[in-house]
Amino acid sequence: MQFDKFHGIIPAFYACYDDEGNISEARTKDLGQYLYEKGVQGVYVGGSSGECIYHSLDERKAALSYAANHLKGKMTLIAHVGAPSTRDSIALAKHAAELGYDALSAIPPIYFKLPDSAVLKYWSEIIDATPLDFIIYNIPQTTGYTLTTSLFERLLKNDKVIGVKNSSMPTMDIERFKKTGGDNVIVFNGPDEQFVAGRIMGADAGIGGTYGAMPELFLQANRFVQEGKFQEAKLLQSEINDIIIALCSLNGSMYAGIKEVLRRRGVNIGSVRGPLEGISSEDGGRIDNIIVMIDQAIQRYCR
Ligand SMILES: CC(=O)N[C@@H]([C@@H](O)[C@H](O)[C@H](O)CO)[C@@H](O)CC(=O)C(=O)O
Repeated sequence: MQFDKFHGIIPAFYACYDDEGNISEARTKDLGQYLYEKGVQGVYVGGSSGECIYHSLDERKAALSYAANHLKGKMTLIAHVGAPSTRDSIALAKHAAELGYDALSAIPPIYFKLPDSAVLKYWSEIIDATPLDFIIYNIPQTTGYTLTTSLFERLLKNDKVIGVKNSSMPTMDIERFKKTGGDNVIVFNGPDEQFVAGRIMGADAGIGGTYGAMPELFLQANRFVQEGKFQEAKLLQSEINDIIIALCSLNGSMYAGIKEVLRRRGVNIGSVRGPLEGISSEDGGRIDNIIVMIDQAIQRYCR
């Protein structure tokens, strides 16, 4: 495993729709190019921010294909392949392997509350389906399942398991997973609101849903941590949090707000798919303000 290619800032890639709400290759290319020019290390395709939960299997395959068509060779590509059934997850895993993705990742099974034995079998069958490395996705607030350090330890016995993307809120979870896995395991920070804290507690890198709205700020926060400039990192994180809170306070969903920010930056990737709500007319002025907040933070910290 090349550890380095999984370091740095890895935006969770957004679902890119045309004006009719279909997955769009042209708009995937535009978002990919935008993130590439910003200098991110990779993208995490088809996860929560990719609205995977609202896509058919064919749409998910298309989203993985379009991102690979335009970004393969330019940055690290991680495919999220978690789906309601093991069969669909394996189909997505094989598709991602054929496309040349660098690693797979999957949430645990959703909807039914299943025992650890079923979760272990589910992840193991995905891992066995391809030669690719695998990153466990722990996101208890949406899946209802919490990864324990003992199941993590069992999964790590498989050499293809290279780490965990931890989106649970306690930074202590990051510290525990890092302690369990050691230096040969990559822990990704999930909650963007505590990126700096997660990095300090042991996260090697970050995968996040708001990075795409302000890649400059996360790249800079990561640099501050690498350079040991913790005071600057803390102040920047605080400004990032003001922006995330503002995005989460819109009438529309956070993703709709982020997509509007991107549209005003010249990257039109459509809106969101229902039941996620699009932005309202009142949100327009709030988004003007969010853009000012992002630009001011860039001025203050990235010069
Ligand atoms: C619960 C949740 O959605 N967490 C997000 C965060 O990036 C989150 O959007 C951010 O911290 C704002 O709350 C990510 O961990 C999800 C993510 O990376 C993904 O799109 O798969």
